[in-house]
Amino acid sequence: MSFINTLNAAWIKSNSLLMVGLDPDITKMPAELAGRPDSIFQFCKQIVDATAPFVCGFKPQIAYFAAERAEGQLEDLCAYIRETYPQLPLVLDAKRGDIGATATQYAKEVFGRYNAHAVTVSPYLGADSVDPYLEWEDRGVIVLCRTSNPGGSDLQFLMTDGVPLYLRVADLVANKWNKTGQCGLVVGATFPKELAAVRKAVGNDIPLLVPGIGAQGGDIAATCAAGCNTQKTGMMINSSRAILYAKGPGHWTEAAAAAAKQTRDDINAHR
Ligand SMILES: O=C(O)c1cc(=O)[nH]c(=O)n1[C@@H]1O[C@H](COP(=O)(O)O)[C@@H](O)[C@H]1O
Repeated sequence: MSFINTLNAAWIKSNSLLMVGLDPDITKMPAELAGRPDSIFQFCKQIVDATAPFVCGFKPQIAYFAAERAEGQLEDLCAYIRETYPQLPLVLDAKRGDIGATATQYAKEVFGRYNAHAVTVSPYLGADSVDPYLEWEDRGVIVLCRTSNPGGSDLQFLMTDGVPLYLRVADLVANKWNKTGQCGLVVGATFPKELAAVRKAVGNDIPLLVPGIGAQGGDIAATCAAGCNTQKTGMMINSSRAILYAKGPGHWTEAAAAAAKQTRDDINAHR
């Protein structure tokens, strides 16, 4: 099934817009996993199993694996998620952007090697840098639009003939690049006004990956009001650190599950 069909079904079936981000920081991982050769895989797998009932998908961040020479563990994790939770979209956060010949290799990596449903990419190099991903016709391509970090304003807020650059990106993706119907946009929860502007510009059907709640302080009520479509879905609202390293009285997997459930419920209360 295509990325968009998988995502639409997951929103309904899970009754959740929460995406759990898998950003395994080895300095923050539980002591009980220390010294295991597969500690990164084990940590993420246990988070996945604990939070799966409360999410519409998972988003591993490739840098946390590559920095530890743990791409093999990322491969195992992606295979585990695809096999065990085939109904949940797997978005690989890689934020790639390069000329077409190199992008072809990146696309093979993310969709072939890791078998992700979707990938995050930068729009900076333009249409021909995104085309190789679109050759994988059933896979999603989620383009950075208004990122959650303050420095995103340096370029994304630049006015181009009276239109801010991030809205140009939204328009390009929705109306030109989306040849497969599998494209999405990244808009940070820390910018609800811009999130509303993007939703208005692209209409109902383009899914938005919305990081920035939790550790980055984005407001859930404002995010839901700004980014939902008319079906009260339309967003993968990502939280990573606030769930992975949640504190609680029981085992760390219970704390993560409780944080995921609470976040899902907060989102549902506001959409
Ligand atoms: O593409 C992303 O996922 C992304 C885009 C963006 O604008 N801001 C952003 O924080 N992210 C990612 O979303 C995750 C946010 O993590 P937390 O701040 O811990 O919830 C990290 O993996 C970031 O790399």
